Amino acid sequence: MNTNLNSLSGKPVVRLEHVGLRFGDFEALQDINIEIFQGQTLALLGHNGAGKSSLIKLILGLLKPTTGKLVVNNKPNQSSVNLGYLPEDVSFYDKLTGLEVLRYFAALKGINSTRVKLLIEEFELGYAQHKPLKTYSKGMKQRLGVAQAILSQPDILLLDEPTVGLDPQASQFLYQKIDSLKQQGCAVIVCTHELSMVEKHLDSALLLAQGRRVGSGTLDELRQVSGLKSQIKLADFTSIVQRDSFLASFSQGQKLLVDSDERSAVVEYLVQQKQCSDFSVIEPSLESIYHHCMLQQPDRTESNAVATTQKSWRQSLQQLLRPTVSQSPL
Ligand SMILES: Nc1ncnc2c1ncn2[C@@H]1O[C@H](COP(=O)(O)OP(=O)(O)OP(=O)(O)O)[C@@H](O)[C@H]1O
Repeated sequence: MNTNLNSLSGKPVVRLEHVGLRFGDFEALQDINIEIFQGQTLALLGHNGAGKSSLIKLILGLLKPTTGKLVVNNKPNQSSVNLGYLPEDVSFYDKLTGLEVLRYFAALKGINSTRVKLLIEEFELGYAQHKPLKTYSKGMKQRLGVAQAILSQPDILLLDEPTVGLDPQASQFLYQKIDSLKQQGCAVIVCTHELSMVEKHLDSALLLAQGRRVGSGTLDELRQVSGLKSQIKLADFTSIVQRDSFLASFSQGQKLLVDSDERSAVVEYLVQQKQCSDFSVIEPSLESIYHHCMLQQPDRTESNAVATTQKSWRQSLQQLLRPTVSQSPL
C-alpha cells in the first residue's frame, strides 16, 4: 500500500517504494512506502529498535536498501542532494570552541563566515562561542548540533532525537527553529520518542514497529484510522445528560465519547442547545494513537530470533496499558 503521507500541497522530496533493509538475516525494515513533502515536518515514531535511525540512514545514503526503490529530490544519489543531519548522539571534539566547530563544518561545505555568525546569533550561542565545548550544557550542544545541520540551508533536514535530554524550554526553542525552517520550504524528518512535544509541530507521522509501517498520515488521518474516540467535557454534565437522551447515548463516566465521524454533529448539537454551551473537546492524543497502533500489531517476534528484546518491549507495553485501554479507548 502506498502511503502518501498526506494530501497537503508541496513537492515530494523523498519517495520510498517497497523499501526493505536487511542486516544479514535480520530484517530491519520491510516494505516501507512513503512520500515526504517539501515544507512539511514528518515525525518518525516507533519503539527502540523499530528501524527509525536505519530509515534516516537510508535517506542520507549511509545505508542502501536491500529491496525497493528510494528517490531523494529526484536525484540519482544522495551525494548531489543538500541534506542536513543531526545524529542521535551528537559529539564534537570538546576542546574546540562552538565557533571553531561551526567554522570547521562551514569550511568543509564551502560556506562563508557570515552564515556562521548568523547561526551563532540565531541559536543564542554568542556568549559561549569562544568557550570549549567541554563547558557546554546538553542544550547548548544540541543547539550547536542543529546549527551545524542547517549550515548549508538544506532542502531536507534529518534530526535523530533532537530534544532528548533537553528541558521543555530548550525543546520548545528547537521546535520553533524547525517550524521556521519548514516555513522556508525545508522538508524536516524528526525521529523522536517525545510524542507530546512533536505532536504540536508535525504535519504527518510514520509509525514503525519491528521494521514495519503500523500507521501513517496526518494527525486527523491517524485519529480516523485508529477509531479512537474524542472526549467531550460538559460543565454541567449530570443535569444535561439526564434531560437529553441524544447526549446520554454518548455518555461514559462523566464525559461524552464520540467517534471522529460523529464529533462534528455532536458539537453542532451542543452549540445549538444553548444550555450546553460550556464544553470542551479533547481529541485522541498522538500518544494514545501510538499505543493503539503498537498494540494492534500481531506479535511476529517468534519468527524472528533476533528480536527477543522487541518481544519484551511488547509485553511490557501491554501490561502497562491493559487497564487503561480496557476502561476507555482514550
Ligand atoms: N549495522 C547494523 N547491523 C546489524 N543490525 C543493526 C545495525 N543497525 C541497526 N541494526 C538493528 O536494526 C534494528 C533497527 O535499529 P535502529 O537503530 O534503526 O532502531 P531505532 O528505531 O532507531 O531505535 P532507537 O529508538 O533505540 O534509536 C535494531 O534491531 C538494530 O539492532
